[in-house]
Amino acid sequence: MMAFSAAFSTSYTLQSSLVCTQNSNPLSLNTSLLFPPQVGKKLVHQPLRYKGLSPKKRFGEIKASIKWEKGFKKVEVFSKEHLAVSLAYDVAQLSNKFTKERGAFTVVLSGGSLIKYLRKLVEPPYIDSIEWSKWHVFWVDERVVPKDHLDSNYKLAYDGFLSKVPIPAVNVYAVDDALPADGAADVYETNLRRLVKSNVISTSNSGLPKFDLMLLGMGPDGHVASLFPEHPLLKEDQKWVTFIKDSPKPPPERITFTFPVINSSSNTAMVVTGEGKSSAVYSALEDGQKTDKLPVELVSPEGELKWYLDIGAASKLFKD
Ligand SMILES: O=C(O)[C@H](O)[C@@H](O)[C@H](O)[C@H](O)COP(=O)(O)O
Repeated sequence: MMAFSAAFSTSYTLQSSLVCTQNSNPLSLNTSLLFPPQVGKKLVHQPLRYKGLSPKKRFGEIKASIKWEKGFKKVEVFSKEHLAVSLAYDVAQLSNKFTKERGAFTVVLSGGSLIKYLRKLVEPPYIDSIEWSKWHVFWVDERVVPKDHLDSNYKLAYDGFLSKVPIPAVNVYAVDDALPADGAADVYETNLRRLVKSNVISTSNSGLPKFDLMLLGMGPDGHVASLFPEHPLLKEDQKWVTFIKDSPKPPPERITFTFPVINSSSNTAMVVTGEGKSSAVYSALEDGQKTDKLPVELVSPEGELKWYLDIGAASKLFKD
């Protein structure tokens, strides 16, 4: 079934080719030799599951805009290296826009593999050009463990990203690890309310926190944040931040943003890699139904949503 049509470009996009030429990473250079930049050239207009575009052909980058009932869903498919390059470029653009417009840039991090895809941000040109002092960093979910525990999303982000960029420590809003799950969730929500009031975080029309950028990962079961398939928390619409004590993915105790907050964001990046997630990606993009069997289908932000996929995660979107 072809549920929607898409405009493809098998060439580099303008943004990636610009970043690649600035980048001294040897892998980027090799790949750009294999796939020379043909900036902005649209080669074909075909449905997403287009026979000629098998992931086995190892395109450097395949870009697709998928037509969706309510407009366009942006999906880009990359090699893992180019995913990091493109994500860094987009994050830097947004940082620039929001720091200029509102003097602050509010960014929400997830746990999992997302952090390693931020790795290009800690290198030139971004390390020196981003206004790090304007960043405010939050977590969409956190495990109820000490901050120095291997399971801590704070530790993951600190070791892989935050320790390498000059974001002021007061702008890094870690979950309180001295409190039990319910208390930590309440305190985090109270802090969000304070920051909304003081306008550090923008407000949506319905009075919810409107983060400038929400960086989400997705599990193979389609979970996002700590919102798992068929869990009652998927329907939570009063609290901004809540807790779970029976997470099917260990550790069992976590705190998490709720969908109303996730969906109020100005910009959302779904960063999803690995073939193990291809079925969930396929269902989320193909049928457009919203069920609590696949929480990612409930990600439906007021602002922009863009999917960053690697070839494995996108593999079911292609016809062999
Ligand atoms: O705390 C968590 O467990 C994460 O925030 C979680 O929601 C994560 O983003 C996904 O499980 C994807 O993780 P991977 O990218 O590592 O598969």
